[in-house]
Amino acid sequence: MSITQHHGATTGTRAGWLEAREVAFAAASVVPVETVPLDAAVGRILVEPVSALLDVPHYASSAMDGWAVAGAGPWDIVERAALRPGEATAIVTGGDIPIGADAVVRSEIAERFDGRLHASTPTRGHHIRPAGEEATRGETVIAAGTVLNPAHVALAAGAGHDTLTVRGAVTVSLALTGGEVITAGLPAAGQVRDSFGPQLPAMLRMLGASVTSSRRVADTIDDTIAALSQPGVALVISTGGTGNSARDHLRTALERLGAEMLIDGIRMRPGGPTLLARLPGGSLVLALPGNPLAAMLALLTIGGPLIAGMTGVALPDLDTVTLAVAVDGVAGGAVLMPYRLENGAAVPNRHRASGMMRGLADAAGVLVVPSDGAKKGDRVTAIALPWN
Ligand SMILES: Nc1nc2c(c(=O)[nH]1)N[C@H]1C(S)=C(S)[C@@H](COP(=O)(O)OP(=O)(O)OC[C@H]3O[C@@H](n4cnc5c(N)ncnc54)[C@H](O)[C@@H]3O)O[C@H]1N2
Ligand code: MOO
Repeated sequence: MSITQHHGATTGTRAGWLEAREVAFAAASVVPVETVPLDAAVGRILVEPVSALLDVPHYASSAMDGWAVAGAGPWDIVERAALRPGEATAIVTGGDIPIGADAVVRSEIAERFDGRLHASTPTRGHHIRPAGEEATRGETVIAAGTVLNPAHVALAAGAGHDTLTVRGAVTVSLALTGGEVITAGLPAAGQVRDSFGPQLPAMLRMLGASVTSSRRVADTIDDTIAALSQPGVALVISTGGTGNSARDHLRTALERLGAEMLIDGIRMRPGGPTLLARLPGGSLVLALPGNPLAAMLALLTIGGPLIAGMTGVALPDLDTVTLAVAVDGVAGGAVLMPYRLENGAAVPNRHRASGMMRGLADAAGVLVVPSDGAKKGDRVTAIALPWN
Protein backbone atom coordinates (compact mmCIF):
# COMPACT_ATOMS: atom_id res chain seq x y z
CA MET A 1 0.00 0.00 0.00
CA SER A 2 1.43 3.41 -0.84
CA ILE A 3 1.56 6.13 1.78
CA THR A 4 -0.42 8.48 -0.47
CA GLN A 5 -3.34 6.14 -0.23
CA HIS A 6 -6.05 7.29 2.16
CA HIS A 7 -3.78 7.04 5.23
CA GLY A 8 -5.58 6.77 8.55
CA ALA A 9 -8.96 6.07 7.00
CA THR A 10 -11.07 3.56 8.85
CA THR A 11 -12.76 0.49 7.52
CA GLY A 12 -15.75 0.89 9.85
CA THR A 13 -17.47 3.79 11.59
CA ARG A 14 -15.52 5.68 14.21
CA ALA A 15 -17.02 5.57 17.69
CA GLY A 16 -18.18 8.73 19.46
CA TRP A 17 -15.99 9.80 22.38
CA LEU A 18 -18.40 8.80 25.17
CA GLU A 19 -19.42 5.67 23.31
CA ALA A 20 -15.76 4.60 23.01
CA ARG A 21 -15.36 4.76 26.80
CA GLU A 22 -18.42 2.60 27.31
CA VAL A 23 -17.48 0.07 24.62
CA ALA A 24 -13.99 -0.32 26.12
CA PHE A 25 -15.40 -0.75 29.64
CA ALA A 26 -17.93 -3.33 28.45
CA ALA A 27 -15.34 -5.23 26.38
CA ALA A 28 -13.32 -6.10 29.46
CA SER A 29 -13.56 -9.43 31.26
CA VAL A 30 -12.89 -9.14 34.97
CA VAL A 31 -9.55 -10.68 36.00
CA PRO A 32 -10.19 -13.27 38.78
CA VAL A 33 -9.58 -12.17 42.37
CA GLU A 34 -6.51 -13.55 44.12
CA THR A 35 -5.32 -14.16 47.65
CA VAL A 36 -1.88 -12.71 48.26
CA PRO A 37 0.56 -12.32 51.19
CA LEU A 38 0.22 -9.01 53.04
CA ASP A 39 3.30 -7.35 51.55
CA ALA A 40 2.06 -8.09 48.03
CA ALA A 41 -1.35 -6.55 48.78
CA VAL A 42 -0.17 -2.91 48.93
CA GLY A 43 -1.72 -0.93 46.08
CA ARG A 44 -4.33 -3.63 45.40
CA ILE A 45 -8.10 -3.33 45.90
CA LEU A 46 -9.52 -5.28 48.83
CA VAL A 47 -12.40 -7.60 47.86
CA GLU A 48 -13.78 -8.67 51.25
CA PRO A 49 -13.84 -6.47 54.36
CA VAL A 50 -11.11 -7.28 56.87
CA SER A 51 -12.36 -7.93 60.38
CA ALA A 52 -10.28 -8.43 63.51
CA LEU A 53 -9.70 -12.13 64.21
CA LEU A 54 -8.99 -11.23 67.84
CA ASP A 55 -9.20 -8.22 70.11
CA VAL A 56 -6.52 -5.67 69.11
CA PRO A 57 -4.47 -5.56 71.25
CA HIS A 58 -5.50 -9.03 72.34
CA TYR A 59 -4.29 -8.69 75.96
CA ALA A 60 -3.99 -5.78 78.37
CA SER A 61 -0.39 -4.59 78.19
CA SER A 62 1.92 -2.04 79.70
CA ALA A 63 2.56 1.18 77.78
CA MET A 64 5.80 1.85 79.73
CA ASP A 65 8.84 0.13 81.19
CA GLY A 66 8.38 0.15 84.97
CA TRP A 67 6.23 -1.52 87.58
CA ALA A 68 2.78 -3.06 87.57
CA VAL A 69 1.22 -2.14 90.92
CA ALA A 70 -1.85 -3.21 92.86
CA GLY A 71 -3.57 -0.90 95.35
CA ALA A 72 -1.79 2.00 97.09
CA GLY A 73 1.97 2.32 97.56
CA PRO A 74 4.52 1.81 98.84
CA TRP A 75 4.53 -1.66 97.37
CA ASP A 76 6.32 -4.91 98.19
CA ILE A 77 8.31 -6.02 95.17
CA VAL A 78 7.37 -9.52 94.09
CA GLU A 79 7.98 -11.70 91.02
CA ARG A 80 4.54 -13.10 90.29
CA ALA A 81 1.94 -13.09 87.51
CA ALA A 82 -0.79 -12.19 90.03
CA LEU A 83 -0.61 -9.30 92.49
CA ARG A 84 -2.33 -8.62 95.79
CA PRO A 85 -2.99 -5.03 96.94
CA GLY A 86 0.26 -3.49 98.11
CA GLU A 87 2.43 -5.48 95.69
CA ALA A 88 4.40 -4.46 92.63
CA THR A 89 6.25 -6.42 89.95
CA ALA A 90 8.64 -5.30 87.19
CA ILE A 91 7.13 -4.97 83.72
CA VAL A 92 8.37 -3.89 80.25
CA THR A 93 6.54 -1.98 77.53
CA GLY A 94 4.16 -4.41 75.87
CA GLY A 95 4.32 -6.81 78.82
CA ASP A 96 1.22 -8.74 79.94
CA ILE A 97 -0.47 -6.96 82.87
CA PRO A 98 -0.52 -9.30 85.90
CA ILE A 99 -3.86 -10.31 87.37
CA GLY A 100 -4.83 -7.90 90.12
CA ALA A 101 -2.64 -5.02 88.86
CA ASP A 102 -4.36 -1.61 88.78
CA ALA A 103 -1.80 0.55 86.96
CA VAL A 104 1.77 0.86 85.75
CA VAL A 105 4.32 3.21 87.33
CA ARG A 106 7.09 4.39 84.99
CA SER A 107 10.56 3.25 86.09
CA GLU A 108 11.97 6.81 86.26
CA ILE A 109 9.41 8.11 88.77
CA ALA A 110 9.65 5.14 91.17
CA GLU A 111 12.31 4.62 93.82
CA ARG A 112 13.36 1.38 95.49
CA PHE A 113 14.48 1.53 99.05
CA ASP A 114 13.85 -0.44 102.24
CA GLY A 115 13.03 -3.38 99.94
CA ARG A 116 9.92 -1.60 98.72
CA LEU A 117 8.83 0.51 95.76
CA HIS A 118 7.95 4.15 96.43
CA ALA A 119 5.96 6.48 94.15
CA SER A 120 2.70 8.35 94.38
CA THR A 121 -0.22 6.00 93.78
CA PRO A 122 -1.28 6.21 90.11
CA THR A 123 -4.88 6.46 88.97
CA ARG A 124 -6.47 3.16 88.05
CA GLY A 125 -5.55 2.02 84.53
CA HIS A 126 -2.65 4.48 84.20
CA HIS A 127 -0.20 3.32 81.46
CA ILE A 128 -2.27 0.19 80.81
CA ARG A 129 -3.34 -0.42 77.22
CA PRO A 130 -6.62 -2.30 77.58
CA ALA A 131 -7.36 -5.31 75.38
CA GLY A 132 -9.58 -4.46 72.39
CA GLU A 133 -8.64 -0.75 72.59
CA GLU A 134 -8.02 -0.51 68.83
CA ALA A 135 -10.61 -3.07 67.69
CA THR A 136 -12.75 -5.75 69.19
CA ARG A 137 -12.85 -9.27 67.76
CA GLY A 138 -15.14 -9.39 64.71
CA GLU A 139 -15.07 -5.62 64.14
CA THR A 140 -14.47 -4.49 60.55
CA VAL A 141 -11.18 -2.62 60.36
CA ILE A 142 -10.79 -2.24 56.56
CA ALA A 143 -13.76 -1.83 54.22
CA ALA A 144 -14.11 -3.77 50.95
CA GLY A 145 -13.06 -1.70 47.96
CA THR A 146 -10.20 0.02 49.82
CA VAL A 147 -6.98 0.57 47.86
CA LEU A 148 -4.53 -0.89 50.37
CA ASN A 149 -1.68 1.25 51.66
CA PRO A 150 1.25 0.10 53.85
CA ALA A 151 -0.66 1.02 57.04
CA HIS A 152 -3.62 -1.14 55.97
CA VAL A 153 -1.49 -4.27 55.58
CA ALA A 154 0.15 -3.66 58.97
CA LEU A 155 -3.34 -3.26 60.44
CA ALA A 156 -4.38 -6.55 58.81
CA ALA A 157 -1.33 -8.25 60.36
CA GLY A 158 -2.23 -6.88 63.79
CA ALA A 159 -5.78 -8.14 63.26
CA GLY A 160 -4.39 -11.66 62.76
CA HIS A 161 -4.42 -12.03 58.96
CA ASP A 162 -1.67 -13.67 56.88
CA THR A 163 -3.15 -13.04 53.42
CA LEU A 164 -5.74 -10.77 51.83
CA THR A 165 -8.12 -11.32 48.93
CA VAL A 166 -7.72 -8.58 46.36
CA ARG A 167 -8.96 -7.80 42.88
CA GLY A 168 -7.01 -9.52 40.14
CA ALA A 169 -4.00 -7.70 38.70
CA VAL A 170 -4.38 -6.40 35.16
CA THR A 171 -1.16 -7.18 33.33
CA VAL A 172 -0.17 -5.67 30.02
CA SER A 173 2.28 -6.61 27.30
CA LEU A 174 3.59 -3.63 25.37
CA ALA A 175 4.35 -3.81 21.65
CA LEU A 176 6.13 -0.65 20.54
CA THR A 177 6.54 -0.07 16.81
CA GLY A 178 8.63 2.45 14.92
CA GLY A 179 11.95 1.75 13.23
CA GLU A 180 12.79 5.45 13.56
CA VAL A 181 12.55 5.36 17.34
CA ILE A 182 15.75 5.47 19.41
CA THR A 183 15.85 4.93 23.17
CA ALA A 184 18.88 7.04 24.17
CA GLY A 185 21.01 9.93 23.01
CA LEU A 186 20.33 12.62 20.46
CA PRO A 187 18.25 11.61 17.43
CA ALA A 188 19.43 12.31 13.88
CA ALA A 189 17.00 13.75 11.29
CA GLY A 190 14.30 11.17 10.67
CA GLN A 191 14.84 9.60 14.08
CA VAL A 192 12.79 10.30 17.19
CA ARG A 193 13.45 9.73 20.89
CA ASP A 194 11.14 7.15 22.38
CA SER A 195 8.29 8.70 24.30
CA PHE A 196 6.57 5.47 25.32
CA GLY A 197 9.27 3.37 26.96
CA PRO A 198 9.76 5.88 29.79
CA GLN A 199 6.13 6.88 30.31
CA LEU A 200 3.79 3.99 29.52
CA PRO A 201 4.65 1.60 32.38
CA ALA A 202 4.24 4.39 34.96
CA MET A 203 1.08 5.70 33.31
CA LEU A 204 -0.44 2.21 33.22
CA ARG A 205 0.45 1.65 36.86
CA MET A 206 -1.43 4.85 37.70
CA LEU A 207 -4.41 3.54 35.73
CA GLY A 208 -4.32 0.27 37.70
CA ALA A 209 -2.36 -2.11 35.43
CA SER A 210 1.21 -3.32 35.36
CA VAL A 211 3.46 -3.93 32.40
CA THR A 212 4.90 -7.44 32.52
CA SER A 213 6.64 -7.43 29.15
CA SER A 214 7.64 -4.90 26.56
CA ARG A 215 9.01 -5.49 23.10
CA ARG A 216 10.10 -3.39 20.15
CA VAL A 217 8.35 -4.56 17.03
CA ALA A 218 10.20 -4.63 13.72
CA ASP A 219 8.48 -3.01 10.73
CA THR A 220 7.37 -6.39 9.38
CA ILE A 221 4.00 -8.08 9.28
CA ASP A 222 5.38 -11.27 10.84
CA ASP A 223 6.87 -9.51 13.84
CA THR A 224 3.69 -7.45 14.30
CA ILE A 225 1.57 -10.61 14.30
CA ALA A 226 3.93 -12.24 16.82
CA ALA A 227 3.82 -9.18 19.11
CA LEU A 228 0.02 -8.98 19.12
CA SER A 229 -0.71 -12.65 19.67
CA GLN A 230 1.29 -13.62 22.72
CA PRO A 231 -0.06 -16.74 24.44
CA GLY A 232 -1.64 -16.17 27.84
CA VAL A 233 -1.63 -12.39 27.57
CA ALA A 234 -5.03 -10.78 28.30
CA LEU A 235 -4.14 -7.27 27.10
CA VAL A 236 -1.59 -6.11 24.55
CA ILE A 237 -1.10 -2.37 24.16
CA SER A 238 0.67 -1.36 20.98
CA THR A 239 1.91 2.04 19.87
CA GLY A 240 2.15 3.34 16.32
CA GLY A 241 1.43 1.68 13.04
CA THR A 242 -2.32 2.37 13.14
CA GLY A 243 -2.26 4.12 9.75
CA ASN A 244 -2.49 2.65 6.29
CA SER A 245 1.01 3.39 5.01
CA ALA A 246 3.32 0.70 3.67
CA ARG A 247 5.12 0.68 7.03
CA ASP A 248 1.95 0.32 9.14
CA HIS A 249 1.21 -3.38 9.65
CA LEU A 250 -1.13 -3.23 12.59
CA ARG A 251 -4.45 -3.42 10.78
CA THR A 252 -3.22 -6.15 8.46
CA ALA A 253 -1.90 -8.11 11.43
CA LEU A 254 -5.23 -7.82 13.24
CA GLU A 255 -7.09 -8.92 10.10
CA ARG A 256 -4.81 -11.93 9.61
CA LEU A 257 -5.28 -12.88 13.25
CA GLY A 258 -9.07 -12.86 12.70
CA ALA A 259 -9.57 -10.05 15.25
CA GLU A 260 -12.97 -8.55 15.93
CA MET A 261 -12.80 -4.74 15.76
CA LEU A 262 -14.53 -3.34 18.84
CA ILE A 263 -13.44 0.25 18.26
CA ASP A 264 -12.28 1.20 14.79
CA GLY A 265 -11.20 4.76 15.40
CA ILE A 266 -12.69 7.34 17.78
CA ARG A 267 -14.25 10.65 16.80
CA MET A 268 -11.63 12.59 18.75
CA ARG A 269 -8.53 14.67 18.06
CA PRO A 270 -5.78 13.90 18.67
CA GLY A 271 -6.07 10.14 18.98
CA GLY A 272 -8.60 9.43 16.23
CA PRO A 273 -6.86 6.33 14.77
CA THR A 274 -7.06 4.40 18.09
CA LEU A 275 -8.26 0.79 17.77
CA LEU A 276 -9.55 -1.80 20.19
CA ALA A 277 -9.80 -5.38 18.95
CA ARG A 278 -10.48 -8.81 20.39
CA LEU A 279 -8.45 -11.77 19.15
CA PRO A 280 -10.18 -15.13 18.63
CA GLY A 281 -8.65 -16.44 21.89
CA GLY A 282 -10.30 -13.59 23.82
CA SER A 283 -7.29 -11.37 24.45
CA LEU A 284 -7.64 -7.67 23.75
CA VAL A 285 -5.40 -5.41 21.69
CA LEU A 286 -5.47 -1.69 22.40
CA ALA A 287 -3.66 0.00 19.52
CA LEU A 288 -2.54 3.52 20.36
CA PRO A 289 -1.47 5.93 17.61
CA GLY A 290 2.24 6.65 17.35
CA ASN A 291 1.95 10.36 18.00
CA PRO A 292 2.81 10.72 21.71
CA LEU A 293 0.00 13.06 22.80
CA ALA A 294 -2.54 11.16 20.69
CA ALA A 295 -1.49 7.95 22.45
CA MET A 296 -1.79 9.46 25.93
CA LEU A 297 -5.22 10.93 25.22
CA ALA A 298 -6.39 7.61 23.77
CA LEU A 299 -5.15 5.89 26.90
CA LEU A 300 -7.05 8.35 29.08
CA THR A 301 -10.16 7.95 26.93
CA ILE A 302 -10.40 4.16 26.66
CA GLY A 303 -7.37 2.70 28.48
CA GLY A 304 -8.66 3.83 31.89
CA PRO A 305 -12.18 2.40 31.31
CA LEU A 306 -10.75 -0.85 29.89
CA ILE A 307 -8.47 -1.39 32.91
CA ALA A 308 -11.32 -0.47 35.29
CA GLY A 309 -13.50 -3.08 33.58
CA MET A 310 -10.78 -5.73 33.84
CA THR A 311 -10.20 -4.85 37.50
CA GLY A 312 -13.93 -5.08 38.22
CA VAL A 313 -14.41 -1.50 39.44
CA ALA A 314 -16.80 1.19 38.19
CA LEU A 315 -16.28 3.18 35.00
CA PRO A 316 -14.15 6.16 36.09
CA ASP A 317 -16.09 9.39 36.58
CA LEU A 318 -15.56 12.39 34.36
CA ASP A 319 -15.03 15.92 35.67
CA THR A 320 -16.67 19.14 34.56
CA VAL A 321 -14.84 22.46 34.44
CA THR A 322 -15.81 26.02 33.60
CA LEU A 323 -14.10 27.56 30.61
CA ALA A 324 -12.22 30.82 31.13
CA VAL A 325 -12.16 31.45 27.37
CA ALA A 326 -14.14 30.44 24.28
CA VAL A 327 -12.69 27.41 22.46
CA ASP A 328 -13.22 26.26 18.89
CA GLY A 329 -14.31 22.75 18.10
CA VAL A 330 -13.45 20.73 15.00
CA ALA A 331 -16.10 19.16 12.78
CA GLY A 332 -16.38 15.42 13.17
CA GLY A 333 -15.61 14.82 16.81
CA ALA A 334 -14.37 15.91 20.21
CA VAL A 335 -11.19 17.93 20.59
CA LEU A 336 -9.10 16.99 23.61
CA MET A 337 -7.09 19.83 25.10
CA PRO A 338 -4.78 19.72 28.09
CA TYR A 339 -5.71 22.74 30.24
CA ARG A 340 -4.51 24.73 33.22
CA LEU A 341 -6.65 26.47 35.80
CA GLU A 342 -6.61 30.27 36.10
CA ASN A 343 -8.76 31.56 38.99
CA GLY A 344 -10.59 28.25 39.01
CA ALA A 345 -11.49 28.27 35.31
CA ALA A 346 -9.92 26.27 32.47
CA VAL A 347 -7.59 27.71 29.84
CA PRO A 348 -6.28 25.34 27.11
CA ASN A 349 -2.50 24.95 27.26
CA ARG A 350 -0.25 25.72 24.31
CA HIS A 351 1.94 22.93 22.90
CA ARG A 352 -0.91 20.47 22.48
CA ALA A 353 -0.34 19.22 18.94
CA SER A 354 -0.45 15.48 18.47
CA GLY A 355 3.31 14.93 18.75
CA MET A 356 3.92 17.25 21.72
CA MET A 357 4.14 16.64 25.47
CA ARG A 358 4.65 20.11 26.97
CA GLY A 359 0.95 20.96 27.15
CA LEU A 360 0.09 17.73 28.93
CA ALA A 361 3.10 17.79 31.24
CA ASP A 362 1.87 21.00 32.88
CA ALA A 363 -1.87 20.27 32.68
CA ALA A 364 -4.47 20.21 35.44
CA GLY A 365 -6.56 17.86 33.28
CA VAL A 366 -7.83 17.39 29.73
CA LEU A 367 -10.86 19.19 28.28
CA VAL A 368 -13.21 17.28 26.00
CA VAL A 369 -14.48 20.06 23.75
CA PRO A 370 -17.53 19.26 21.61
CA SER A 371 -17.18 19.55 17.83
CA ASP A 372 -19.11 22.83 17.75
CA GLY A 373 -16.83 24.39 20.37
CA ALA A 374 -17.80 26.05 23.65
CA LYS A 375 -18.23 29.56 25.00
CA LYS A 376 -16.48 31.31 27.89
CA GLY A 377 -18.30 30.29 31.10
CA ASP A 378 -19.61 27.00 29.65
CA ARG A 379 -19.25 23.89 31.75
CA VAL A 380 -17.26 21.35 29.73
CA THR A 381 -16.45 17.66 30.31
CA ALA A 382 -12.87 17.02 31.45
CA ILE A 383 -10.69 14.01 32.25
CA ALA A 384 -8.63 13.99 35.42
CA LEU A 385 -4.95 13.07 35.10
CA PRO A 386 -3.98 10.05 37.18
CA TRP A 387 -0.91 11.84 38.58
CA ASN A 388 -2.76 14.96 39.81
N1 LIG B 1 -2.55 10.47 5.18
C1 LIG B 1 -2.82 10.45 6.50
N2 LIG B 1 -1.81 10.45 7.36
C2 LIG B 1 -2.05 10.42 8.68
C3 LIG B 1 -3.39 10.38 9.13
C4 LIG B 1 -4.44 10.36 8.20
O1 LIG B 1 -5.62 10.31 8.53
N3 LIG B 1 -4.11 10.37 6.88
N4 LIG B 1 -3.62 10.35 10.50
C5 LIG B 1 -2.61 10.99 11.32
C6 LIG B 1 -2.87 10.77 12.69
S1 LIG B 1 -4.21 11.60 13.31
C7 LIG B 1 -2.09 10.04 13.49
S2 LIG B 1 -2.32 9.98 15.17
C8 LIG B 1 -0.99 9.25 12.97
C9 LIG B 1 -1.10 7.77 13.40
O2 LIG B 1 0.10 7.20 13.11
P1 LIG B 1 0.47 5.71 13.44
O3 LIG B 1 -0.31 5.19 14.58
O4 LIG B 1 0.46 4.95 12.18
O5 LIG B 1 1.94 5.90 14.01
P2 LIG B 1 3.30 6.04 13.23
O6 LIG B 1 3.05 6.43 11.83
O7 LIG B 1 4.07 4.83 13.49
O8 LIG B 1 3.90 7.27 14.02
C10 LIG B 1 3.28 8.53 14.06
C11 LIG B 1 4.25 9.54 14.64
O9 LIG B 1 4.55 9.16 15.97
C12 LIG B 1 5.95 9.02 16.14
N5 LIG B 1 6.25 7.95 17.07
C13 LIG B 1 5.99 6.64 16.91
N6 LIG B 1 6.45 5.94 17.96
C14 LIG B 1 7.01 6.83 18.78
C15 LIG B 1 7.68 6.72 20.03
N7 LIG B 1 7.88 5.53 20.63
N8 LIG B 1 8.13 7.85 20.61
C16 LIG B 1 7.96 9.05 20.02
N9 LIG B 1 7.33 9.22 18.86
C17 LIG B 1 6.88 8.13 18.23
C18 LIG B 1 6.46 8.70 14.76
O10 LIG B 1 7.82 8.99 14.63
C19 LIG B 1 5.57 9.57 13.90
O11 LIG B 1 6.05 10.90 13.90
O12 LIG B 1 -0.96 9.26 11.57
C20 LIG B 1 -1.19 10.54 10.98
N10 LIG B 1 -1.00 10.44 9.58
O1 MOO C 1 -4.50 11.14 16.51
MO1 MOO C 1 -3.70 12.05 15.45
O2 MOO C 1 -3.28 13.60 15.47
O3 MOO C 1 -5.17 12.95 15.83
O4 MOO C 1 -2.40 12.58 16.26
